[in-house]
Amino acid sequence: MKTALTIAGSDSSGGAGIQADIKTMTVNGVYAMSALTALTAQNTTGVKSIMEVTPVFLGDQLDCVFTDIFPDAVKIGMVSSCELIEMIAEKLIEYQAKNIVVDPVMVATSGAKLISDDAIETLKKRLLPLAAVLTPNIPEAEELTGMKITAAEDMVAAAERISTGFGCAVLLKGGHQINDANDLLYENGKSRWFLGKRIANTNTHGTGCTLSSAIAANLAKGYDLENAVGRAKDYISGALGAMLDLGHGSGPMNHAFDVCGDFGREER
Ligand SMILES: Nc1ncnc2c1ncn2[C@@H]1O[C@H](COP(=O)(O)OP(=O)(O)OP(=O)(O)O)[C@@H](O)[C@H]1O
Ligand SMILES: Cc1ncc(COP(=O)(O)O)c(N)n1
Repeated sequence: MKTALTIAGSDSSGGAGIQADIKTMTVNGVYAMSALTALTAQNTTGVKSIMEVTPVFLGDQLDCVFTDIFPDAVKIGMVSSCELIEMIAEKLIEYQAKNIVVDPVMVATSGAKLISDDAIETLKKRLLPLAAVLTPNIPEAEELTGMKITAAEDMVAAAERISTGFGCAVLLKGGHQINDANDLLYENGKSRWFLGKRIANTNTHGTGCTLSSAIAANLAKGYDLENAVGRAKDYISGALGAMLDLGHGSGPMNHAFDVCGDFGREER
């Protein structure tokens, strides 16, 4: 069985972070492992508090995983401090990790800041250059480029700038657009759109975590990046379209929407 590792924070309400990642990887047919960067006390309405793990403890988790069950892909989500980012970069290089998907999580859907300002700089310097693909949303791409993104042409220009600047492919997510949910993949100087109809569902807690984990699962299974993204886009659209409605705020998606479908079955 193929394996994937998520390096991310825990979401007590189960909609985002490690919990979303493990559900996604499992449903997409890979064995999921986790290294926690932080515990968050949060629900669908907001983040109450955050407790970071120590860099040494994060390093221990990564040693335990990499020396025993080597992951076929690695997804990185919420990492809030410079020290934790440094530790992750060090270990990914030491173990020559492959198929690294970086979701540069900065602000939760509920508005809570999930990374410190100085950590954004460390993320750019140490982690982004290790990524096979980076999956920013529009505000994150604006932060990474200093550009304002208001139209499809801006998305292409921003993705090109990020890809050239950090030497990785970029999937610029369009969930924050007004009319549609079109994502742009920029890889080796070429762009390709993955078109999505906007689903009238305000329960979007964890969409970014889910999409990046599905991409990691597909890369672990051996799909090339375009196919990994295409399958992940179908998966997120299905999970969102299942219209689960839990909690008092922006609720989670239904990861089990496809239990009778084919996202993971053929590889199990
Ligand atoms: N209402 C929607 N209808 C259809 N697809 C959507 C919708 N909202 C988001 N998506 C899709 O979900 C994926 C995640 O995109 P989004 O831009 O929301 O990321 P994000 O902001 O990082 O997510 P998060 O909510 O976890 O912060 C993308 O494929 C995007 O197109
Ligand atoms: C632990 C953790 N990781 C990531 C997110 C971002 O997800 P979202 O933007 O959907 O709230 C989150 N809220 N919590």
